[in-house]
Amino acid sequence: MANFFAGHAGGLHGHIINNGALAELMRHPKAMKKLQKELEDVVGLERMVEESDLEKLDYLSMVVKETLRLHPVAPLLAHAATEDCTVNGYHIPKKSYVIINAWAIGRDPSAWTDAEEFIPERFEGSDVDVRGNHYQLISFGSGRRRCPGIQLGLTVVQLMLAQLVHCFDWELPNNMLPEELDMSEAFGITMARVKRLIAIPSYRLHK
Ligand code: HEM
Repeated sequence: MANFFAGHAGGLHGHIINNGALAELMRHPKAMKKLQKELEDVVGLERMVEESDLEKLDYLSMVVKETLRLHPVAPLLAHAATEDCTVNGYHIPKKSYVIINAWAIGRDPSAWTDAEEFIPERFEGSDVDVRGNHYQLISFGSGRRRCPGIQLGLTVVQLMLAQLVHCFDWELPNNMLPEELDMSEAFGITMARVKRLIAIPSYRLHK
């Protein structure tokens, strides 16, 4: 638990952006270009993206959702049953510890087409959000113990990712090909990349 809250305090946004979104975008150059194009259309290249731009950046929001689906910050959610209940025919006595595998739910092939693939477009025209209303995507948990920092968390992640992708082009080192990027993660209370992402930025704004 200490890890979980330490992650919340500091490293969480960095984890989602560096380990998840930026790495996925570098592995999927078409998605990277599409996001840069959206940012160019909405913001231009003469200024940096600001928080007030976020509501117009639909593809950015899809990229963040898809990242949270594949790379949840908290893969396992730990809860306790406050009363006897039955889930899918299983009797769960009061006071049982219940561990919910959000990582597996995000990759469940019965809930997601091409579940292992990074496809932000899957959220186009879909009402599935990350706020705990849709049980196939519980990046912030659900119910009364869901994350109270959802709005702040989403805003920070979207703004930081938008600025990184808008201000810079990103390259892999040593002529590494996108498909060679190792996305292995170490499973735990929080998820971390097995191999650190090394990415080389070059500035692309006019100012
Ligand atoms: C994108 C960023 C974030 C993600 C993905 C995230 C995710 C989560 C998850 C999965 C839980 C567990 C929910 C459950 O057990 O059902 C949680 C709990 C919590 N989060 Fe976050 N969080 C984020 C940002 C934040 C921020 C910015 C704050 C505070 C400013 C925050 C404060 C908390 C607190 C206090 C809890 C415990 C809630 C409780 O047990 O009742 N989180 N978060």
